[in-house]
Amino acid sequence: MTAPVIGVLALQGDVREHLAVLRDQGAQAVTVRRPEELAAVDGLVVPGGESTTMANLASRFGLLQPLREAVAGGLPTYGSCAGMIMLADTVLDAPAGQQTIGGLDVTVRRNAFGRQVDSFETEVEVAGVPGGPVHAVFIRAPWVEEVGPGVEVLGRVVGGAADGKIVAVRQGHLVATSFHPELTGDPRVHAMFVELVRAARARGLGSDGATAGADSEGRASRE
Ligand SMILES: NC(=O)CC[C@H](N)C(=O)O
Repeated sequence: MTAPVIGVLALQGDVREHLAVLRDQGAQAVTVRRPEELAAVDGLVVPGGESTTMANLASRFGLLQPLREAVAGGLPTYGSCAGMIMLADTVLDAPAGQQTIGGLDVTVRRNAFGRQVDSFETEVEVAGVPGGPVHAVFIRAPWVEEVGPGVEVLGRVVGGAADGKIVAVRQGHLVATSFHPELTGDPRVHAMFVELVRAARARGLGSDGATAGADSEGRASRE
C-alpha cells in the first residue's frame, strides 16, 4: 500500500516540525491551508501554536466548517497543544466566542499549568506508545479537565503541582496531547498516529476509502 497522506494544518504554529516527523515515519506529509487540500488527506495533524489565532485564520480561509465536517466524518486527526484545544468540544479560560473544530468530547483548560511557569518538561507514560515514558514538553499548555464516556485517557502527569492531570487522550479516530512530541526527536507518538491512519485507511476510511472497500467491516469499525 502506498504511504498514507497526512496533512498538517498550516495556518499558524509549528508546522515544519510535524511534517518532518511524519515523513520520518513513512507518511506522505503535506500542508493543508485550503478545503481542497483537506479533502485529499488520509489523516490530519493540528499543530501547536495559538488556538485563538488558528481558529480565526481557519474561519477566514473558509476552513473551519470543512474541518468540522472532516473530523466529525471520521478523518483521523491528532492535535498537539493548541491542536488539542482546537479539537476539544469545550474550552475553559478561552476568550469569549473562541471557535474550535470540536469533535473530541473533552473539556480542556487553556494555559492550565500556571501563569508563573510558562513551560516545563516531564516524563509521561502514554498508553499505546511502547518503550517507556515519553519526554513531554509543555508550552503554555492546556490540560484536560473532563472526558466524556467515549474518551480513553492515554496519559497523565505524575508528581509535582499538576499530579494526575490528563495530558493525552484518544476518542476513536481522534488523538490529542497537551505536549509537543514533535519537538523532542522522539517519534513514537507520531508513529502511533501514522499507524492509526494506516489502519483507518485499510478499513476504507480516508481519501481513497471507496477503492479500499467500504464494506460492512468498514462501517462497523467506524469509531
Ligand atoms: N504551545 C501551544 O500550542 C500553546 C497553546 C496556547 N496557549 C493556546 O491557547 O492556544
